[in-house]
Amino acid sequence: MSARPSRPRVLAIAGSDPSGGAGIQADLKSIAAFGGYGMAAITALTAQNTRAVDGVHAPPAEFVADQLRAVSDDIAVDAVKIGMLFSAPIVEVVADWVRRTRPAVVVLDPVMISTSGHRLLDAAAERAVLELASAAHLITPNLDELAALVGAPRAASWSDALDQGRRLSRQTGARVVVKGGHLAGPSAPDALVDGDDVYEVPGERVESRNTHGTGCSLSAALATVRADGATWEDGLVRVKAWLTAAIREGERLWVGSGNGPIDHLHALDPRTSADRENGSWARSAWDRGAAVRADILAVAFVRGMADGSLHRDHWAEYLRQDAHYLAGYGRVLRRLAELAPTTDDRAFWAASAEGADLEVERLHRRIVGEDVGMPAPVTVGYLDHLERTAARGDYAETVAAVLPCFTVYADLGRRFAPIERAGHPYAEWLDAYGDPQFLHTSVLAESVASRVADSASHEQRRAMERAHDVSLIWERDFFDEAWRGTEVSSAYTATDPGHVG
Ligand SMILES: Nc1ncnc2c1ncn2[C@@H]1O[C@H](COP(=O)(O)OP(=O)(O)O)[C@@H](O)[C@H]1O
Ligand SMILES: Cc1ncc(COP(=O)(O)OP(=O)(O)O)c(N)n1
Repeated sequence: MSARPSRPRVLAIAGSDPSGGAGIQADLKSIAAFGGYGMAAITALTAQNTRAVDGVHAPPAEFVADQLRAVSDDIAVDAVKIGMLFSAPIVEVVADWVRRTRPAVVVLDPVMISTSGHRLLDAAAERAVLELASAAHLITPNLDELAALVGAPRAASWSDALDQGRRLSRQTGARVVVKGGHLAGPSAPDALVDGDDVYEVPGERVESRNTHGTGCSLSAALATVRADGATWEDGLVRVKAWLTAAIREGERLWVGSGNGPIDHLHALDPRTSADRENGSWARSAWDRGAAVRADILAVAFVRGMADGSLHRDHWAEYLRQDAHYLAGYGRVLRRLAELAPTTDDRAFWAASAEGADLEVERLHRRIVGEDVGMPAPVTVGYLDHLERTAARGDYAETVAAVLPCFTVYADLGRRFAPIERAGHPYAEWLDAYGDPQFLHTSVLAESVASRVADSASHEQRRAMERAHDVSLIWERDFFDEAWRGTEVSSAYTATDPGHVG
């Protein structure tokens, strides 16, 4: 038997939603989606569906205490997610249990009012929830809950919401996820706030009514990934990507006529799992990333590069950011050369590092010059993920982290191959992506990753998956940043992008 359990044991303390979209039911599905073993102590029964909450029936607070005791007397709990608590006496027994058992991970979703307007927490219990918040490691209020907890009106802008998040974090000593789900506009960012520090994770708003239970699902998934070893930052990046895809896939469930649920298990398509059994590690990592890869192909920057409509300012900003990125990426590849256990692998990573340097010299510097400005937050975030992974010194995990940069670019190169080059403003770049030597190198990198995974422990394989999937998400955001993060100087004139200053 191994020295550690194969899955984090995660206890959800929350209310029941019989329609399966929110509450305990959403928590258990989210915990399972991230590979956890889910448990549930039920604080209240609701009668609700996708349209409304019709009623709430709560057990005596002592019976909630009995459920908690039954679990913790017998089972080691690696993480706790707390959701709907309904009344002050229930908040108190939960707070008392948390203080006595001190779970390593406590995530509090301070559920107060359902989207449909029904109270899920007595107004009198809000004060008790604020006290419980000080015993949590992470709090995940929506904008209304955040305002109630800091005693202010609902934030009118994202920056106001971040200020309230800082206040709540300082007040409780816990980290706070400020959620942009209730903001207006095309984006739905989230941010992890720790005292005065803010780590923002950008996100696009999915136009969908399938948002019932998003808050429950986010908090349960975060508790699970954290118990599984992710940092809060990486965990939020992973969970947010999953949640966005789950909202998008929710419509295909055809559940209810109101605000439908998300598809928690969208990544568990049985056909792809069967394929995974037979495939290599790199192949299954590629399959697992299907939703993020679809996002990459839809990013305006990538579409504009393919059809030539990309404004040169976006492209120049991309090159500047890529110059920063490749410098850091080269350092991580050199670190891999040091970590590699065989001469062949050492030579492979050293040559790849040289390739990254050459790419900067050959194409980037010639066009954008020496002054590449400041790295954008996405560039910093992506490199931070790679460098922190490399710093842990695990060869397998670091190989997995660098892989998406190879595979995503090679995939774009193959997709760009049929595009007519004559008169295309980005012809040289389409060729660079599709360089046969680079495509070959990408296949070699995949085979190194699969070989390393074959002899990795179960734990290492999980770490490889995490490292790979987080990098893939950063790949998408990197393209997106070049599009969103640039002010264009004039109307589109992509006739001669070879002379961008
Ligand atoms: N339409 C949407 N598109 C993308 N993400 C969303 C959308 N609505 C909510 N989210 C995300 O779902 C999570 C829950 O957010 P929110 O709706 O603000 O909380 P709650 O469900 O607690 O009211 C956050 O990560 C938020 O960014
Ligand atoms: C039993 C139960 N718990 C919590 C909620 C609220 O879910 P949440 O994800 O915060 O948001 P909405 O589903 O209200 O959008 C609930 N409805 N039921």
